[in-house]
Amino acid sequence: MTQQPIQVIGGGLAGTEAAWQIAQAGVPVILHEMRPKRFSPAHHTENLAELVCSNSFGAMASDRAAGLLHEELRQLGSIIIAKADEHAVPAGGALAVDRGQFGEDLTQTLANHPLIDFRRGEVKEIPEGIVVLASGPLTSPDLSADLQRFTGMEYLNFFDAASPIILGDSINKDIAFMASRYDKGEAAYLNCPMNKEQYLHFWEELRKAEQTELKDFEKETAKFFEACLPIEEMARRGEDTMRYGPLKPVGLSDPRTGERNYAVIQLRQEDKAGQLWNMVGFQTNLRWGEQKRVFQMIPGLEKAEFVRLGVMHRNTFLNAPQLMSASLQFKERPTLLAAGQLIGTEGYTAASAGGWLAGTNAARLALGKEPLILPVTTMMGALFEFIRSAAPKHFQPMAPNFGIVPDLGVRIKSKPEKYGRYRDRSLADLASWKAANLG
Ligand SMILES: Cc1cc2nc3c(=O)[nH]c(=O)nc-3n(C[C@H](O)[C@H](O)[C@H](O)COP(=O)(O)OP(=O)(O)OC[C@H]3O[C@@H](n4cnc5c(N)ncnc54)[C@H](O)[C@@H]3O)c2cc1C
Repeated sequence: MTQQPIQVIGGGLAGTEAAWQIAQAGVPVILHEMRPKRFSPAHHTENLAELVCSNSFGAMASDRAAGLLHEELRQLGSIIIAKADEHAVPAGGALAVDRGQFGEDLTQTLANHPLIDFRRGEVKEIPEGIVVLASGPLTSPDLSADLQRFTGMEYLNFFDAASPIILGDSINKDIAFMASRYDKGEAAYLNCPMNKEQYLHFWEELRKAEQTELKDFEKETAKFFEACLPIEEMARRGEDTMRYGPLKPVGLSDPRTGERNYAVIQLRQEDKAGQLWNMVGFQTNLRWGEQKRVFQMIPGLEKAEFVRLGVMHRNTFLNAPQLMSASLQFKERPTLLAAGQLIGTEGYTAASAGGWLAGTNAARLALGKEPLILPVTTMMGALFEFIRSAAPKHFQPMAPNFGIVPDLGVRIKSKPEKYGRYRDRSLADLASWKAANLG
């Protein structure tokens, strides 16, 4: 029997994972990616699975929410996590990657798979057949309009921002020192220290700095994603807000004095060669000239050369709990599945997890098998169960908050010693679920 290929729309984190899972199940798949013919406002390369902002997938340890999800994805054969492991760069306890190598490797690997037909081009309408929608929070306008027609629903939205990247050679290493907070893992971060006077001056200038104007329709709905606030918005919330956020000095002592500084800005390595450094937590919507002016006030960054400046975007997503089931199929059309941030699962790891489930289920439909739902005790299961049942209550203002850290994750994260048993149970449940469902 010749099998109609499944179509995956969007080669981001979710679509790349979905296409891989479909092909690995022995089913042909067409992967559509509009780049480089058309770029979203946040993407810059032609690569599959481009990381638009930070190069980190979050904490690595499996007693942390993100780390447990990584481990589950590893056990399920996720291509995204396998390649993240392969291209990891030092990040003091976090799973961070060399984004260039990571994206290039995934692009090559998928393009070389005999069952993946990789097509560069925009899809403007939802196709017939078995389809996985994975076009992300910045879905192209035509496809967005078609989705709106199909669902009969307005999109939900929030703002998300990306932080600048700096050339390593332009950072003054007589001032910036290498260390990881609480000496966790290797000394992986460059730390720019500030005394009180420098901090207050920086705080004043940041609040005064000019921002890029939001469009009128955006002003009305300007909600930020609380886990990724622009640095200037944080500065506006109070004198010390940044010192309890990205500029916190705890767990770091300045080798020149042996003392803790008043505030510290951290830079995380971006590439294996250590030539590029990302300003951790410095997502921003300041005008580009203003970013250079204000960020060069940071000790050690006086001569910083910026290879990428920060940007802010309006992210949109569908109201998944109303439209879909926990197998990630649309209730109105079970051959249509969706994953990633298009349905509100914010964050690289969560988007990949959705891609795994949607891809696996799309392949099962093609093979005449029942779609799967994950056990709720696993992090992945908690994530989708949360969307399906608990979400309506939490969904409206800030859907993505639950995507990254569902309830189970919050508990594990806050008290690993007490809730470590959830991790053990999660992994044990996943193993028996795998044996029962995936053979
Ligand atoms: C500005 C910004 C900053 C962010 N910062 C972070 C961060 O620091 N850490 C984090 O974990 N998450 C961050 N996120 C969220 C993260 O980007 C997403 O969770 C993740 O990338 C979502 O994966 P995805 O596959 O759903 O979408 P994407 O990665 O966006 O992939 C969607 C793909 O679909 C393609 N596409 C869109 N429309 C079409 C079409 N019609 N036809 C064909 N192809 C199409 C796009 O080109 C893109 O490649 C950020 C998002 C934004 C916008």
